[in-house]
Amino acid sequence: MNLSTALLHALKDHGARAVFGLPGDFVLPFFKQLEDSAILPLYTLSHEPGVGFAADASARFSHGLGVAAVTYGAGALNMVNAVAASYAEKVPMVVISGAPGANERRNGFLLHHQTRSLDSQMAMFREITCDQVVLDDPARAPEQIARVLGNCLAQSRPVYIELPRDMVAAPCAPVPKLPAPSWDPEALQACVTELLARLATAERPMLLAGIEIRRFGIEEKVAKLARLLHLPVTTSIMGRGLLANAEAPLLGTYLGVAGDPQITHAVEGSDALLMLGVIVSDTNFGVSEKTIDMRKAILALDGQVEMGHHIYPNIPLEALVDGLLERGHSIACTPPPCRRAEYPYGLVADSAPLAPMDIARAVNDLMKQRGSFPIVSDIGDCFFTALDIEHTDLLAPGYYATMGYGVPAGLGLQADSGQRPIILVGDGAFQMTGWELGNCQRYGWDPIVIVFNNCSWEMLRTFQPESSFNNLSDWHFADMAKPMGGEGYRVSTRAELLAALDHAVEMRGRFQLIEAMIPRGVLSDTLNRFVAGVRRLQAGSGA
Ligand SMILES: Cc1ncc(Cc2c([C@H](C)O)sc(CCOP(=O)(O)OP(=O)(O)O)c2C)c(N)n1
Ligand SMILES: [Mg+2]
Repeated sequence: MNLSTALLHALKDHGARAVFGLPGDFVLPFFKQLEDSAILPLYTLSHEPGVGFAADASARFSHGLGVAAVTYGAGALNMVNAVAASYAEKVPMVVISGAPGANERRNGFLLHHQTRSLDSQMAMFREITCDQVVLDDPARAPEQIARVLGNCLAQSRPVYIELPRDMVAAPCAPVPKLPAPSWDPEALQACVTELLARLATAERPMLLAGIEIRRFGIEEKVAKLARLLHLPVTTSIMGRGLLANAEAPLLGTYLGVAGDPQITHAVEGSDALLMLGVIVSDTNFGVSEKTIDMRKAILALDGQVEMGHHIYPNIPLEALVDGLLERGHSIACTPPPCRRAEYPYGLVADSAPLAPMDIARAVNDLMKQRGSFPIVSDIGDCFFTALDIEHTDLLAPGYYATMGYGVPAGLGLQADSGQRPIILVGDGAFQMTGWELGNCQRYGWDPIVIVFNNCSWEMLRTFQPESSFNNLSDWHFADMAKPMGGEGYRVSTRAELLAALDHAVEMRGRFQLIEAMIPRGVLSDTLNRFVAGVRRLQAGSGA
């Protein structure tokens, strides 16, 4: 066994199912080991941001490890934004960067791809990863790799592995798998006692589910806990799609002023809001009608539990949920009167021009007829439209909110899981990474892509309507599908959209690109409510 194969076996043992990458001379020897060993499948894409987004999506969807392998300098630094997004949204991604060998570091030349110093890249990745290592000593590599991969999973954050090219074939022992971090059972019991007491004395307890319950693979346990405690459940915006396949008393997604008023009032009026794995961010809470009283809330996030003025450190989320399941039967909370959110159905096949809500209706109708598809959304009005799609798996950078995510993430999902996604993406975001669709033909991927083409950076126009730089030209994306190995449809009416979707679903083996022409200024209902709510809150606060 050598250092590369020891690393690849360890990645597989820790839950990786594929490597996404783009090679360069500093990492070519490692790519050769990857290809020759076939321990993990390798998928290459055309630009490193796409490599990072694909690795991120594979980790999110299968709640395993995502792996991105790139060259030093130009490659790795090209991927910084994608890794930063994974860090912000708690995605366990492993970045493997090739690097100069020991002799090159000593020869006195400035090396190609080098920026300020040969250690600058490590310094930059230290800011967006939870652990880092340079594998320059095969004797220490097994315990270093075990530590870094263990931290990646335990903290559900990206890690950085720098692999000098003269080390890839060095003999190396296998990598051990470290035990999961331990915790103090007494502290856990004290935390569970106080938490259950708060729920038992509350009149309006509520459970808000966040993304950590997907990252740590405990959706079923959380659904069981909600049933056991008779707690109504909502998800945060980032947690949209959680519990989609679990049996839970799910009311819908909490969207503050932009969402269902019943859900908003139930969450904001709760006197014991149990937030499991919820990132307290502006996108999750920035549009709250009423500020949530965090002294009455219970927040379990990042391996600790806060309630009132108490903090219980080192309480892993799964340990907390297990503890509550063990003792939770004593609570019989009576859920507030709340109905499940409704979703739009029944698109009429007429010649009316298209609006984003028509796309939500069409996809909901499709899923009613043919079963659910995983939805991958970029950032733009397509993301707000995704919130009106029936509760299904949804991958989107709802908090970090980077554009360019949709298409490569959809490819990463299909590569990792084999499932065919529906990808929602605006024209602006498609201009960034939509071209990765050209890689589908090599791997047989066949996502259904719906481009919301309003020839505009429309979200920005809602905040600053007077700026003409938000006007984009019409790129005719559908015409480019065939030369790239796919099928393109340009649709402007509801009837055309339905016909294109019906045809696209039948076509397998090639990507299907539906270019939905949407008049400028026509927004989804949710984005309209979001913008109106933000304006109302700003007017109220005098911002
Ligand atoms: C990588 C990147 N660059 C810039 C932005 C800022 C930004 C938005 C957010 C506010 O940060 S929304 C938006 C316009 C999106 O245009 P398009 O994809 O066509 O979607 P739509 O027309 O539905 O808006 C931009 C440029 C971003 N989120 N991510
Ligand atoms: Mg647009």
